[in-house]
Parts: sequence; C-alpha cells; structure tokens
Amino acid sequence: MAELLKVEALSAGYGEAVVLNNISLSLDEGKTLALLGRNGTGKTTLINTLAGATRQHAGSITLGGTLLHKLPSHERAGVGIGWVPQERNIFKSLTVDENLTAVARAGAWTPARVYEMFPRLAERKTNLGTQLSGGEQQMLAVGRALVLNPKLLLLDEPLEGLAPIIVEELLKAIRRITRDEGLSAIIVEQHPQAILAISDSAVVLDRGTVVHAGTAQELREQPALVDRLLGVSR
Ligand SMILES: Nc1ncnc2c1ncn2[C@@H]1O[C@H](COP(=O)(O)OP(=O)(O)OP(=O)(O)O)[C@@H](O)[C@H]1O
Repeated sequence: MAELLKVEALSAGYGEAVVLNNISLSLDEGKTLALLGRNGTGKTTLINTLAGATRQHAGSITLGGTLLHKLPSHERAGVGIGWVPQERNIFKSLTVDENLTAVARAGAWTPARVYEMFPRLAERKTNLGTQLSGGEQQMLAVGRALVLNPKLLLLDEPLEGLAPIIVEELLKAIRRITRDEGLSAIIVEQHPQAILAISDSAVVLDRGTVVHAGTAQELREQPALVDRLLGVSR
C-alpha cells in the first residue's frame, strides 16, 4: 500500500514556544488514524501543523511526495489537505449552499453528494451559517472539507459537544467517507472507542511527543491500555 503521509522528527508550536517534539508517524493511502491523548497534549497542535497553521521548528511533513513545510495554510488545500478545525470555521454569513459552492473543487465529492450524505443540510440549503445548530455546523464543516476533494481529511474532535443522535449521524458519515469511500483521515477524539472502531491505526500523544503507536485493533482489544495511556483511572 502506498504511503500518503510521512511526518519525520517534527517539532512545532506557537511563535518561539515548542509544543510538539520529535513527532514521527506515517499513514498509508485509504487508511484512518486515530490521534488520541489527554487534554493539552498537542493533538490540535499536530493537526494545525499539518494544515499549516502553526510554526514548524524542525522536521518534515510529506504528503503524496510533496514537502509541505514551505506551503502556507491556504495553499495546502491545493495539495490535498482537507482540514476541519475544532472551531469548525464555516462562513457564518453565507448560506449552506454558498459555503459548499464557494470552495468546491473538481472531483468525486460534489455539493450534491454532501447533501445526499447529510439530508439535514439539504433541508437547510438556503439557511445562513448563523442559523444552524452545532451539529449542522459540524456537518457543513465536514462537507466543506469534502468538496475540496482532499487526499487527506483532518478531523479535530468532530463529535465534541454534540447530542448523541447527531454523534451517531456523524459517526455513520465518517465511517462511510473513510471505510466505504476510502478517503484517508486523521481523527482527533475524546471518545477513543468510537473512533478506534473505525480506525486502522492509532497514535497517542503525551506532552507533545508520541508515547504509543500501533494498530487500532490492539487498543480496541485492550481498553485498560487505552485508559493507562490516556491517564484515566477506573
Ligand atoms: N495558540 C496558542 N498559543 C500558544 N500555546 C498554545 C496555543 N494553542 C495551544 N497552545 C498550547 O499547546 C499545548 C497543546 O495544546 P493542544 O490544543 O494542541 O492540545 P490538545 O491535545 O489538542 O488538547 P485538547 O484536547 O484540550 O484540545 C497546550 O499546552 C496549550 O496551552
């Protein structure tokens, strides 16, 4: 299987502050990686660094053979990064449809396919971003990343703060995007088992470094190991 993403000896942070130290990981095409860790361990910083929104101090990131570190954030969509940030970042003053058509690029994922996957969004095509619930905003944020037709989808806590019924809908959609459609993804999540269920591999961060890397299956089968790695006491 071809390697899509390779991160080598990456250090990054904000200004002079270094948050990530010596991170290395890789992801093959069509695979999903669960990025786990306690609060404040650097998961969002790693996603933001892949998306070009932090300061990279050392190391390299290669996506499909292209070195990313010289590319600013707005050019990374063009080489295949589809980023759904924690704060969702939809255009709140545009309608749902305008949000999708404003960024759509040629490829298999069209606004029509996004509406087919998220019927709630189809019903709200002409509503402004400000008129959407949190769950609908998250669906729109995922849809916006999809219509970029990325090589790699970055999802930063896509289920956070959402009602259980919406969590179920989003999990179903994420499973379809990754498992059925084969889009490569990195997913940060606080609910590890929900994401491990649809991931191939897992990386656990602590204090800005990788403390565990392996298959998702081994963590699915060893909840006690997950608890230990995430510092959960039962
Ligand atoms: N904009 C910023 N400027 C300076 N430091 C930051 C900034 N954002 C995050 N940090 C610091 O970077 C470290 C890692 O934070 P990060 O948000 O990446 O962790 P996280 O694992 O995603 O946590 P959470 O699950 O709470 O989102 C923390 O110590 C945090 O204080």
